[in-house]
Order: sequence, then C-alpha cells, then structure tokens
Amino acid sequence: MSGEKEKTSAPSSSPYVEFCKGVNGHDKVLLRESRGSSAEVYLYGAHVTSWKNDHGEELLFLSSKAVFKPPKAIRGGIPICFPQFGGLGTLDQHGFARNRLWTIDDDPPPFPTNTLSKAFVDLILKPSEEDSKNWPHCFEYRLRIALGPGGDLMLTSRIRNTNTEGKPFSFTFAYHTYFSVSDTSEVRVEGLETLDYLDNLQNKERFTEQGDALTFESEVDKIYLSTPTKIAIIDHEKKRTFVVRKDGLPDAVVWNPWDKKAKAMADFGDDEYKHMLCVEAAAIEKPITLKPGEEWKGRLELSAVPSSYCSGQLDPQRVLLGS
Ligand SMILES: O=P(O)(O)OC[C@H]1O[C@H](O)[C@H](O)[C@@H](O)[C@@H]1O
Repeated sequence: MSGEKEKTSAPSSSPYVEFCKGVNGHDKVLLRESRGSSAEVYLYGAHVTSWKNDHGEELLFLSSKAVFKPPKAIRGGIPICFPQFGGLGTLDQHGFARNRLWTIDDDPPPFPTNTLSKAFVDLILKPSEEDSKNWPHCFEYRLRIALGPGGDLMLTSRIRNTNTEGKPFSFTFAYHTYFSVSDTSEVRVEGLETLDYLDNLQNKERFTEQGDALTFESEVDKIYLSTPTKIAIIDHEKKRTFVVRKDGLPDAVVWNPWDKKAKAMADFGDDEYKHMLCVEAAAIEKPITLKPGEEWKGRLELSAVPSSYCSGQLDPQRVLLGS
C-alpha cells in the first residue's frame, strides 16, 4: 500500500549487545560482558569511544572537546585509519574510514575465532561514489568489535579487494588507539626498545631507539618499524599495564601532541595531553597490496592488567615474553 512506512529491521538488542543513540543522536552500539566490562562503538567511523573494565573504569581517552559532527573524526577512542595512514598519500589525513557512516553487517562470512564472546558487533564499510572518485578501488571492509570473557577488547579488520577488472590496490592502516593514563610522566612503554623508527617531528628521518623503556617529557610522534606482536604500556600511578597484542600489523605509532599542539587542536583540551598516550598498531612502512579476491586480516587485542612493581605482580618482560 503506498505511503506505508517502510519497515526498517532495527537490529535486536541482547544483554550483551544494545543498539541505542549516543551524542548528537548518532547510532551507537553498547557491548557488555557478563563480568561487567563494556565498550561503546559509534556507527560513525566504526569508532570505539569507550572501553571499561569490570569495575567500570574507563580505559580509553576521549577528549572532552570531541566533536560528534561529520565530517570531523571523533577525537579519542580508537579511530580507524584506512586506506591511508597520516599524510602518506593523496587522501585527507588518515583516509576516510573514520569519517564515514558504517552499517551493521548482519550476514558476515564465517568468522574463524576461538573466542566464546557473545558481546560483539559486525560492521561493514563499502566505498561511496565520492570515495571511489578519490580512491578508485572496490573493497569490502568488515570490522568485528568484541569483548572477550575477561574484558579484553578485540578488533578484527577483514579488508577484501572486490574489484572485478583485475585491479590490485595498496593501503596503509592503523588502529589509532588513545589510552587513558594517570599522567604521561608516570607512563613507560616496553617492547619498542632498540627498534628503528621514523620520526614525524624530523621529516620522517629514520633513527634507532635507545635501549630501555620509552618515557615521555615532550611531544612524540614516531613510527616504530617491524615491532613485536606485544607492546606494554605501564601506568605506574594507576598500577595498570595495557597490553597491546597485534596481528598483521608490523608497525606501531607512538604519539602525544604535548602542550603546544594540544593548544592548537580545537577538539582537544589544552591539558589533556597529560592524560593520554596513543600507541597505534599499524601497517605503514610496507603498504598492504591485495589482488582482486584477496583479503587482509588485521587484529588488535587490548587488555588491561593490574601491575605493581612493589608487589612484583607483573614484570612487563614476562608479559611481553609470556603467552
Ligand atoms: O589529528 P589527527 O588527524 O587525528 O591525527 C593525530 C595524529 O595521528 C597520528 O598519531 C600521527 O602520527 C600524528 O602525526 C597525528 O598528529
């Protein structure tokens, strides 16, 4: 019958997955694990904006000045940088995936995973007309965001070249994670010592990192190359260690804007640089090339474990070398 309102099949919520509205009415998905951990992701940018442990503590940094208004990307959480990291190409900074409205993928191809997580959502992005003008490639980008039984946050990207005329394409990529920290002066990063890096503050010149954990006293913007699958971010004050586990992502960007750049960013509080650190699992030095039909998978697994040197509960080296 004409005029009948078309029924949209709103996805059905469950105790583990709730579809709701967030800031400025943007569609948001809430993931909840049975022991109390939770995460939030906006369909805009497929952007994780919150990840809380089972005590309800927020583990990701989200700027108090974040603008939830397209085309601006949300400042904080885990922006998706695809199909271009930074200014390494002809597209806008970090590509367009973080500035697009993704949709729920209600019929994803089978997902080879060993997690029993019920708290997950599958999102999908395909190129718009506009995107195809600037980046003339056919792709399907499927992203699964899941909370593991222990509250770990897992992001799995599957990007397939769906081009039918035989054209391959290449891209660079990052999960641009903003970790919430007590104070940058209390933070050290283990796992990147002695590695080579490109310094974005020195014309991307290549250097070799010194031999012990990274500490922070000024602006840092470094692309570490061929990094281990595990990196530890130790917050001494909070007695908490973030463990970044990554697969298919050989590089890692470490970024803190510090005071001058913080003041220059309208969507970032002047003092917020003290309470965040970006450690971004990435594929930058060697762009990923896909032939038609080929699929790339990039996995990020974040966990937050109690760590206190005095109690000897956690030795970062054990975490890095352990399972
Ligand atoms: O402001 P954005 O476009 O989100 O970029 C924020 C930052 O992202 C990455 O960390 C880059 O290495 C930095 O050079 C850039 O400033």
